[in-house]
Amino acid sequence: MRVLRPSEWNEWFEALGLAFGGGAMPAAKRDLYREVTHVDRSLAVWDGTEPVGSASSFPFSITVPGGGLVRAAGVTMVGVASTHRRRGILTSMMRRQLDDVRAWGEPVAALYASEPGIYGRFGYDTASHLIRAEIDTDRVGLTLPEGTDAVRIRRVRDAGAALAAFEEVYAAQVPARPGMIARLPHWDRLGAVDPVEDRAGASELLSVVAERDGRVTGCVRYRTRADWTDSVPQGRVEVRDLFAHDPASYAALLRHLWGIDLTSTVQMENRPVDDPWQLLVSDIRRCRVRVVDSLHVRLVDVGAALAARSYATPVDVVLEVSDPFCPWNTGRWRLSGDTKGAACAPTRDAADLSLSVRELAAAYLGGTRLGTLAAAGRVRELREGALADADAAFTSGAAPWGPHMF
Ligand SMILES: CC(=O)SCCNC(=O)CCNC(=O)[C@H](O)C(C)(C)COP(=O)(O)OP(=O)(O)OC[C@H]1O[C@@H](n2cnc3c(N)ncnc32)[C@H](O)[C@@H]1OP(=O)(O)O
Repeated sequence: MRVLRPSEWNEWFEALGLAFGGGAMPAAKRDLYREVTHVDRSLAVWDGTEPVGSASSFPFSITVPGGGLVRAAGVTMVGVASTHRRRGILTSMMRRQLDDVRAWGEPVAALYASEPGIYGRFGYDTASHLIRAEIDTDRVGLTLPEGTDAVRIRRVRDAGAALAAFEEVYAAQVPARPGMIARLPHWDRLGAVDPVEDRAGASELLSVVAERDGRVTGCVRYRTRADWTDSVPQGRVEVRDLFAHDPASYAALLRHLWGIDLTSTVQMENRPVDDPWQLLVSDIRRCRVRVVDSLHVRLVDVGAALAARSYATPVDVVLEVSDPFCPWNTGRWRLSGDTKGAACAPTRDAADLSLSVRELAAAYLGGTRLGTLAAAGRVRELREGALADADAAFTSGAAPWGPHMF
């Protein structure tokens, strides 16, 4: 195992594609992946001249509760050749990667898992969830808030103008929810890349903005997919991204999606669990909402990670943390914080709560409550009242969400 060399990227990426069981990636997308790859943060495992293992990470910054950013390694491109599995190659890459991330001073690692069962053994846990929905728009109505009619809806045809409008809205949303990722160069284009091979018969990706008083106040990117089974028009609107600055702009975009002729379904693939449309619909059951794990987080440096976020209520607790895979985190940590910020340092004081680094990861962005983890037997209260205090402090106003896939 060693750090990848730029000249090896092609065969490394091809082996990764095979590990994922996929066919060739469209050239436009592949070129962008090459541009965003940090070769110096990429690991390659070789058997002779054959690449058999890969792992990489992006130097992201992720929003934490309170609206600040924490430096986080966005772990990605993990694969082991089918001929070389279950021999410890992934384990050796995770060992090296977490040691590197620690040396780079990034307190957190985060990833989207192909399968949620893989990464717990390395100290990751689910830190945010997403919802998917298949909304029967023939039957499900919307109640629109005041001001919706004042919002203008406009399709932006020019790709450059659409991207600029979208990115302006996106950037303003980054502090709004834990789990959001500040854009790195090229990632804007990766979100909008739209090769014909990926459409599977659907339309191109359409960009529509909401505007009020000449200012862009929201945007949505979606495709439409026609369906004329039995001559009945029952097409589908496939929503990729939807952001808005205010309720009226948000509702105006929803009304647009609901009202597209010859369609009867709006499909949402990745929305926050507290997405407000759920409170505007006439029949939530016909929206077929499903909850799925989303961002998995690992606290690489417990002290720095916990100090990087703020806390909803004042908290002063000693955490007894176990971390077999990254033993430098094992021990007692005093966490003191409130809405303005926090400090977290090793201590010899008696512990108030006992938990592993995985429970801290699950609670880190406010997506899972410490009280729920305690009810599952995963957090132990050692001082009466400490659990209630920490449970309240770790919550987040808005649910964490990861619309920026990587
Ligand atoms: C962030 C991302 O990129 S997610 C993408 C992950 N990649 C993929 O899903 C591509 C397809 N799969 C693969 O390439 C490989 O099977 C990998 C990367 C998941 C695992 O690689 P391996 O080298 O076989 O893993 P390794 O031998 O180190 O296994 C370590 C442990 O994880 C377990 N494990 C491995 N894969 C899985 C899995 N998919 N689900 C559950 N457990 C798993 C092993 O059984 C082993 O357990 P043990 O320690 O109790 O014996």
